[in-house]
This record gives sequence, structure tokens and C-alpha cells, in this order.
Amino acid sequence: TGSTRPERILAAVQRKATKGDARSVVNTIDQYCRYQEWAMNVGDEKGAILDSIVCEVKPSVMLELGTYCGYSTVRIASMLPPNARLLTLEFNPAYAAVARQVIAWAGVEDKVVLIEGPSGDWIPKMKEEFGVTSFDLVFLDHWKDRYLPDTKLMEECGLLRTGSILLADNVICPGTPEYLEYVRGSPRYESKYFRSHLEYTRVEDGLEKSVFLG
Ligand SMILES: O=C(NCCO)c1cc(-c2ccc(F)cc2)cc(O)c1O
Ligand SMILES: [Mg+2]
Repeated sequence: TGSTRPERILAAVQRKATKGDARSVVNTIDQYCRYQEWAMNVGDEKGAILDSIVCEVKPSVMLELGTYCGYSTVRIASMLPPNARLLTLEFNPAYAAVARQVIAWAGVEDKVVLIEGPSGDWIPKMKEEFGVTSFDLVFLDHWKDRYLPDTKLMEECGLLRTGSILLADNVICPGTPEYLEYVRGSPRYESKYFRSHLEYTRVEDGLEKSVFLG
């Protein structure tokens, strides 16, 4: 049995990135996925938009839905102050196993809590299990048909406060039509589209930033 794509990405990180240097981990993954084999990381172009929003919000408590290999986890964590926390949720145990090692190699494990399992099960437990009051910023990058149900669940569980920001990847490709319709049509959100491209390609994609108004 051969290696998996996430395992090959991890191998590239452990071979080429400087241990403890988060930016070199990010650059190594971008290099590998642009020139060796494509993978579904948010990537460098959309990643720069993500960086600007993380810098603007300066979240104390942030949630990422969909860890995959930990590329955006590392990218975000490298921009957070020491006392800030990034909770990241991954359903797929094989992805989570790789992400843990990428996060450790980058040296950001102290700011990251990686949680394995279904978002629908974990979101209602965030307060009791992780002492979360509300999220300052949520990055949605998991199964596209879970963006809307999980957003409604976060509302219902009181995990969003006035000013909480949702940042959603892939709203064009693969697309999240029901989610877009909801946040753009709801009086409870102020939404804005950041046009970009699908990671490492010329295909259109973008990020939707939605501020929860309470
Ligand atoms: O499914 C995705 N994420 C959740 C994984 O657990 C995902 C997929 C794609 C993509 C795939 C295949 C294609 F042809 C185009 C896009 C891109 C992404 O950025 C993604 O986040
Ligand atoms: Mg994505």
C-alpha cells in the first residue's frame, strides 16, 4: 500500500521546511502543491486574504472547521498572539494525524487545539468541553454541505456574538449555494465577497466574509 497525498505533503514538510518556522512550512506546502501535486489547502492567494482578515480581527478565540493537513491552521496560528487560541475541527482521522505533525513541525502547537470528529457533534459541546464563550472569528473550510447547518448550530448554541465574523472558503468552487443565499439574504449578517482563485489554479473561487449582527 502506497502513501497518501497528505502523507506525501507531511514528508515534504519534514524534508524541506525549517522546524519551528511556520512560514517555511506554509511556503513548502504551497511549493509542493503548486509544482508536485495539487491539494485542497486554501493556498497562497486566498491565504493572503485570510491573513489580512486575521490581522484585522486579532481574534482571542478562533474556530477552524476543516483542518485537512493543517496548512491554514499553521498560517493562522503564526499570526496569533501567544495567549490566543485556535480550535480546529477535523472529521477524517487520517487528515488529523497528518495535521498534528505539520502543526508540531511548525512549532505552533501551543496555540492550537485539534479536535477530531463530526462538527455537528462537537459544536454543541464547545462551551462545556473547551470553555468557549463565543468565537471572534470562524474559518469555514470543511464539507461544503455542512457550512449552513453548522452556522445555524453555532447561532443556536450562542457561539456567535455581535461582531463575530464568519470567513468561508470555496463559496464558488466547489461552491456553497445554500450557505451564500443564507448569509447574503439574512438581516442578521453583513456579507462581503473577496474574489480570488481556487488554490494553485486559474479557476475562479473566493471567500465570503460575514459579520454576525446579533
Ligand atoms: O472538500 C473540501 N474541503 C473539505 C475536505 O474535508 C475542498 C475541496 C476543494 C476542491 C476539490 C476538488 C475540486 F475539483 C475543486 C475544489 C477545494 C477546497 O478548498 C476544499 O476545502
Ligand atoms: Mg477549502
